Amino acid sequence: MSDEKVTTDIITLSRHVLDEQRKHKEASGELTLLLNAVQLGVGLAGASNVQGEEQKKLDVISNEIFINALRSSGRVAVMVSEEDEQAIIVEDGLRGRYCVVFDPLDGSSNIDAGVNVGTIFGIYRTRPGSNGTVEDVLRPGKEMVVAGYCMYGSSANMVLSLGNGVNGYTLDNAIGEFILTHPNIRIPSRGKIYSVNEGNAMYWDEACTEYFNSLKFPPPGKNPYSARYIGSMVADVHRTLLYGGIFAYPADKKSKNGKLRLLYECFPMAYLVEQAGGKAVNGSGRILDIVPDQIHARAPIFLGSNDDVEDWEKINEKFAKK
Ligand SMILES: O=P(O)(O)OC[C@H]1O[C@](O)(COP(=O)(O)O)[C@@H](O)[C@@H]1O
Ligand SMILES: [Mg+2]
Ligand SMILES: [Mg+2]
Repeated sequence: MSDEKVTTDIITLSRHVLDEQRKHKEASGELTLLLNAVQLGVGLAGASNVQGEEQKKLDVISNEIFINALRSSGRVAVMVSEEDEQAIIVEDGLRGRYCVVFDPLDGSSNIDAGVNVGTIFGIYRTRPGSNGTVEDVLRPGKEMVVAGYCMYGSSANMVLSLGNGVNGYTLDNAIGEFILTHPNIRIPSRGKIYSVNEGNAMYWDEACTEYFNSLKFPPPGKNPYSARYIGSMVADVHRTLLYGGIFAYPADKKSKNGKLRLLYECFPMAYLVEQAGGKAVNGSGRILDIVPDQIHARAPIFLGSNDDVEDWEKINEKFAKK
């Protein structure tokens, strides 16, 4: 008879969010219900992704699944999706007081190769007195109340912050629930990995070129960083959160504002990285302080371990002064 203790006290995502809600006497429980809808949405999107029918349409399928899950929760007023040109204002009768911005399928260029893809989301409360308009999401990312992503691969991993640290959950297919597997994720203050599409190096400015060269050709006595680039932001950021280092999609001569979208890619990831003790900037300041001028606005982004991002900022400031 082995004396190994069997833990029966698994913490599901629903229970963990409820525990979090109990800490806030003023909480109405609406956010908990909304997060259940998000969980349903990513669970279904993940399932359709695994089936892999008609690969290319997966963005559309995930988008429809997520919109339906959010709308039917009765907790959402406004949705912004990468896949929809306009913001979606939920009709009366189903309208709630939260706004969800999301990228239903991130890493779409990797779908056919079966490489990890994911869903990225952020949640705002409507402004006081607002019945839900697009202005409720054209706000700094720091005003979000929830940020998260779900990564679909060999397992489905959800990483979530309610503004009080970052936790990771893994989908247990047997019970169809996300289980708390990575409590209180803290990003190392410095890493050994850089993640950027070097295929764009010829378009980079001097600061970018000098910074990434400083990682590849360090002074004597220092080891070069390793390069890792999956090409799915959700997967590259997930690794950066766990192992440390820096992920970047800089602006360059070809893409003046970089490639990644502020509302539903940069903001949620910056929120998570900061909550995990890291840093996220665009070259002139904190990503989460930016006020988007339109829902599909793009922004350059450098995020990850605090010391690594600060190293880049120092070099960038040096060239900015020239
Ligand atoms: O191929 P590139 O230019 O390096 O771009 C890769 C980036 O583009 C994206 O695929 C854009 O996201 P979508 O797949 O949601 O459009 C990111 O996930 C990724 O970081
Ligand atoms: Mg994306
Ligand atoms: Mg996408």
